[in-house]
Amino acid sequence: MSPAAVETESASHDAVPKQRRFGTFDVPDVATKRMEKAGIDLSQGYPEYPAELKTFKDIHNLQPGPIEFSDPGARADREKKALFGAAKEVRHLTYYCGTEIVGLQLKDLTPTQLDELALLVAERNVVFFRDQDLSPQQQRDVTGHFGPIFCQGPHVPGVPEASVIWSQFFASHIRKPTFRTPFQGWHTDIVHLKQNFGITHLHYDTVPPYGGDILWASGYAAYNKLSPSFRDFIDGKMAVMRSGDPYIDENDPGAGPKYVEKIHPIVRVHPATGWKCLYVNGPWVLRILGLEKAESDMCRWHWTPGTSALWDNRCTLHNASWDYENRVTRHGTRVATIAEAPYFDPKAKSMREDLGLED
Ligand SMILES: O=C(O)CCC(=O)C(=O)O
Ligand SMILES: [Fe+2]
Repeated sequence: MSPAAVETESASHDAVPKQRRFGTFDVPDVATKRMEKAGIDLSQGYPEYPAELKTFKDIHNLQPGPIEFSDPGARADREKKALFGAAKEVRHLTYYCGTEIVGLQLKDLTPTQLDELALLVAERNVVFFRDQDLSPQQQRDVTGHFGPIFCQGPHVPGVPEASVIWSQFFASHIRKPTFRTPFQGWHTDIVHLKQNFGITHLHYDTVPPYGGDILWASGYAAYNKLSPSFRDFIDGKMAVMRSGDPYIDENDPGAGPKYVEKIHPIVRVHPATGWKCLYVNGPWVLRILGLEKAESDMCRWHWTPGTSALWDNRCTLHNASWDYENRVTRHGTRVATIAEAPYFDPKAKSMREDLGLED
């Protein structure tokens, strides 16, 4: 692109994005329209963080017993005929990671197609759908097919299952005065519960014209990058995993917010694919062994308004690029589901063993 073209383009979108004020909140125009169309009352703005903190207070006790979960991908047709047959196009982004489905609206998928989508997300780590007409309620309903919903942080008014992902709002209302998104760096969402996230569905309604991409990396491929002796060494090993944020413990509120720790296997097996994957997290591990050299195991996604990404936190790491530095508006909603407690199975295969690929 010539410098002149860059000038013109940046001049148009560096303009202050249109937004409307609700209480102390300036909600971007596109998001406002999406919410109004969905009958959501924004007159009070988004629920403030201190109120949300209360929902965190019992984080230690949040899962006192097992949460029922059976992976919809495990019962799906391996060939995914219902889903692929209805799609206009199925485009893989890289060899291992990332697939775009063209020509389908998530809100119209049948239970059979959603089962197949769960398997596809498990296999490909992340699946994208552009141009979605999707209210927060529809996002909740579609995603609820994949498992019990767990919401954290500020949410859409009247839709407590849908978190608001909007770093400008976080910056002005949560961590003043400056705030770099907590989503930078390679991570999986939430490692401090007994049963952590499975499929997570992020939908952006308002995005910068450039910048603000998210990268995803395959935990299956990262595992395969390790030498066979190192794989043997880490198979079955456990690690203490620490929460990214401190939380208030309702059993000991006077102690103030504390980091929450859980012990999980560092290699886990995905119940739908049966494949082993590396299960590591940013706050606990500083870098992913082998990841520097593993470009083919990563995919990068540039958002357009109305795009949904569904990724599987069990077998995927992701990293939100901060290159837009909150200078342009980026606003979305996210619905996350809980999956099984991480487990290791010594009899399980790696993806490459199962598919007969070379090391
Ligand atoms: O897009 C972002 O800034 C956040 C992405 C992320 O890490 C998440 O939603 O878990
Ligand atoms: Fe994340």
